[in-house]
Amino acid sequence: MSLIRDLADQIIQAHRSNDLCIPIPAFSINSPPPRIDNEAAADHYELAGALAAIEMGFIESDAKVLGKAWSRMTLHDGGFDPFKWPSRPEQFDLLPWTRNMNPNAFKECPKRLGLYGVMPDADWVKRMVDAEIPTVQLRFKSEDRYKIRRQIKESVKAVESSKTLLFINDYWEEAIDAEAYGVHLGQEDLETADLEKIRGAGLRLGLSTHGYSELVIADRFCPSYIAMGAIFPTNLKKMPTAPQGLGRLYQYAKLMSHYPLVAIGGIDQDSIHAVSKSGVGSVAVVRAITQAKDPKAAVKHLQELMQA
Ligand SMILES: Cc1ncc(COP(=O)(O)OP(=O)(O)O)c(N)n1
Ligand SMILES: Cc1ncsc1CCOP(=O)(O)O
Ligand SMILES: [Mg+2]
Repeated sequence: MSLIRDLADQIIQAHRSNDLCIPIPAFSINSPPPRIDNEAAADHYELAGALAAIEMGFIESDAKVLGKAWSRMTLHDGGFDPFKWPSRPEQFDLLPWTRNMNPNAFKECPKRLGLYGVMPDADWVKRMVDAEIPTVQLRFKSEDRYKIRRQIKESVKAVESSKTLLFINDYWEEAIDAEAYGVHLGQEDLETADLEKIRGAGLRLGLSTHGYSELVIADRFCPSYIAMGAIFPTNLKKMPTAPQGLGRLYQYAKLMSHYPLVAIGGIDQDSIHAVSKSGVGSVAVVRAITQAKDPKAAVKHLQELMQA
């Protein structure tokens, strides 16, 4: 057996039971199986880390990032230990300076945003303010700019003179005009949104991530918070990666602990306590509130479970 195969097997064996493994996705002709580039790798540990990651069900871009992190961890710690798992920012090339030393950092938001309701319209935002939820997002999807502006305006008005912080999903220009607290963007929005303008206007920025490689990308923008998901299956959105599960969430939360963090996706009253224990300061939910018999009571109950 090759050395790389042997090292990878040791890693997989050591982490089999800690919920980091998920089934390898089925590959089609349009998305061929991941490849490991022998030529570019620094050493055996990088190749073994990447191979193990692929076989543990990480997508190709995450496996590459993990391979490099395995190599750095092994060299730095003076030897290979399959029972360790990379979890230090420098192993992942995260920015070496803190938010207040970074001129490009987005405006700060509380480290613990608490229960975060992601709501489909301004009426739901109003209900959340009435329930005294700490953080709310308007996730109103429409092509109609007039309706979008009206929904945003109503939501901004709803949180006025309350303690609830309001993020607007997608429509960053309208959010700036309405002087919202912040905007939430997906990774694909980073190509088109004018981040300078959002930062210059003093709005906070939340960014979505779906695994290690997107965490590294998000860090480059020094957003106000980083959202990680989907943790569990959700039918509200087609996700680019499989549900990450608690094992991965715990590792992401450890690695990114210097950021305000939000966990999202399929979280309900049965799982919210375990999710909070990961160290994230915020848990975002949709259906756990919108499909509850009594949404106001659900907000209270979910917050109690987070703190329990
Ligand atoms: C708190 C939070 N996390 C993630 C998302 C997903 O945002 P995005 O990737 O932009 O996808 P859409 O919500 O626009 O479908 C979110 N909205 N909120
Ligand atoms: C918008 C979004 N982004 C990632 S998962 C998700 C939906 C979460 O909804 P639910 O909490 O009902 O699973
Ligand atoms: Mg979006």
